[in-house]
Amino acid sequence: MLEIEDVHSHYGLSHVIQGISLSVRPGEVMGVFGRNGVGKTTLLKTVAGWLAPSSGAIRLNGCEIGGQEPDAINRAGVAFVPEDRRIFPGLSVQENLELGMLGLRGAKPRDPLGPVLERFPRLAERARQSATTLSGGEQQMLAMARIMVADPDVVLIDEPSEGLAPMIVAEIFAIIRQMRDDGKAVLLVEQNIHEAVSVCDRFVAIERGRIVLDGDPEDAEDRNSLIGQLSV
Ligand SMILES: Nc1ncnc2c1ncn2[C@@H]1O[C@H](COP(=O)(O)OP(=O)(O)OP(=O)(O)O)[C@@H](O)[C@H]1O
Repeated sequence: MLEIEDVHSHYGLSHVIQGISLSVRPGEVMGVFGRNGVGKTTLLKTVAGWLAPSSGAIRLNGCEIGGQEPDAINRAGVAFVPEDRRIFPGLSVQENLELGMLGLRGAKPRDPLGPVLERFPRLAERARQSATTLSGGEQQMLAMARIMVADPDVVLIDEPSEGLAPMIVAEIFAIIRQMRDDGKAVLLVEQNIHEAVSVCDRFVAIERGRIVLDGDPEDAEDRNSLIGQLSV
């Protein structure tokens, strides 16, 4: 369970996250929506430890993780798939997946990549191929598969559908559903709200660093408020 309580974050003097509180339970996808520049990525970076919160609490299963180094947060069980995917050029698909082992907690399993390669046959077929020769959709898949190697409790995903064709977007959202069904707590930032809302169990809309709507995707009124919020 991830709990974010009254978190504030700054870039220098710029007060970007202005008191956000939300929680994500295991087996739940929480969507974070909002127009460009409202602080969605900054919120994920703050949880992942790429940016220290100026105040507030971030707890994972009751333990405070706010302000820790990214590696420590990753090893505690919080994985981040950033918008630019961070695929390492010059490394093969398999070598990129092996980097996911850095997030392992406890003893290394005998075959850490086995379950992931089984779940992502398209990556298994291309294991020896240089990762930068993959299509955009396959690279997004690789970025998501890589964090699954360490079996995290919480997954933070930033704009996974960006720049991808509709068919591959459907596959990417299917992977997110699978993560949810595996019991992960998923915090998903997306611009593509019409697609993303269908994968979310709950959502929030952010405006200037604050939550302005906390909604249920099944509720037509909440969905309409979200669309209204984003078109203002
Ligand atoms: N490294 C940085 N240094 C200073 N300001 C930054 C930095 N990164 C982002 N910002 C600013 O912080 C604000 C929030 O940016 P953020 O990337 O979190 O927005 P976002 O909601 O994710 O938008 P987008 O959908 O465009 O990515 C913006 O005004 C942005 O210009």
